Amino acid sequence: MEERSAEGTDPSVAGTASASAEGTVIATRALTKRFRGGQLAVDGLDLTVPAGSVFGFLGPNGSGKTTTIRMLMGLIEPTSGTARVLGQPMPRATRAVLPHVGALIEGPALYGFLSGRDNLLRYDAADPTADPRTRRTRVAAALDRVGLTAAAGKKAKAYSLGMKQRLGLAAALLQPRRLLVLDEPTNGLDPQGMREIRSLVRELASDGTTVFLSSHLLDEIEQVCTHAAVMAQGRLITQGPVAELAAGARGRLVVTTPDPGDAARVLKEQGVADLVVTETGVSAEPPDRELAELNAALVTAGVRVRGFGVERASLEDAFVALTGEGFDVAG
Ligand SMILES: Nc1ncnc2c1ncn2[C@@H]1O[C@H](COP(=O)(O)OP(=O)(O)OP(=O)(O)O)[C@@H](O)[C@H]1O
Repeated sequence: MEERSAEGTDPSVAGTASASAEGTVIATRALTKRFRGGQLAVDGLDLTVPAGSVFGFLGPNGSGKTTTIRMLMGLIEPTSGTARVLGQPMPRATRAVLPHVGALIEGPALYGFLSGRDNLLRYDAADPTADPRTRRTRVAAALDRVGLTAAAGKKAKAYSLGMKQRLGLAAALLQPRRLLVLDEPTNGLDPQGMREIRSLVRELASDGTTVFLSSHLLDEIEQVCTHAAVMAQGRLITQGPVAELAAGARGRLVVTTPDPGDAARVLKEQGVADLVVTETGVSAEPPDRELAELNAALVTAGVRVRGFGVERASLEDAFVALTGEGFDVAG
């Protein structure tokens, strides 16, 4: 007999607003995973994912994203700490919670010899709660949702990687979901495939589904997400609305000039730090002084200034400011 928690693991609970922390879809407290070999993959994680957000879970390879997702989905037990998904404790409430969650983790498991449509029919048939009488309609709607109607009759092995990812998303969307969890959904895709998945994620989110997606690509998070958490070496560095995270960091002073060498020399004389010379100019840490004076010094020294100003900080600037390291985008 399955043990029931005092908090209740009734499937109906996950579908109502009686979730303990209303408005929060994922909440972890001091969530920690140490693997048997001693590797501390996730270290005291406090994550708060607001309902309705597109939440980017950002970190370099090996920073603990997949391990966290596996704990959230009840696939592995935390060493310590707690995780709640849709207000329910995981992994205890896995069976009650997962029907409300669409997940795409480590690429979809597809049968190459079956068509896209037949793959979805199989998926749907494997769901004991899915009514067989409405199966074809459900599958057609999911295919339409991800733009695969025209290719529905093709064998899945003939699909591009992007189409396979979209088919995996269609499988996750056969039932209405309150939460979508996507582990590196654009990994390995070409730019066109990436654009397709990103616009699909935005569309899904506009219907009110909370989307939690992991990525090691900063610009992807900036383009798609409303909120983000940044991980490094198993620890949470920061989390919050993307606009606020980037605003917390200082931007860069950017001087556009055909004389970058001279510009750099003058700026250095003026005490400006962290100079980076490029073909089109110089960037630097913005100094705490009147910028007009700096511009005047450049012009007085004969530097031809085409552009001068402080660029808005990116999430990358925030990451560098918080960790003191560059963001490793390898992989
Ligand atoms: N089953 C395991 N046994 C031992 N160590 C593991 C295991 N799974 C992951 N790790 C280690 O835990 C750390 C975090 O890995 P994890 O896969 O969670 O990172 P990630 O941010 O998802 O990176 P990636 O994008 O490369 O998957 C890594 O150092 C990894 O080697």
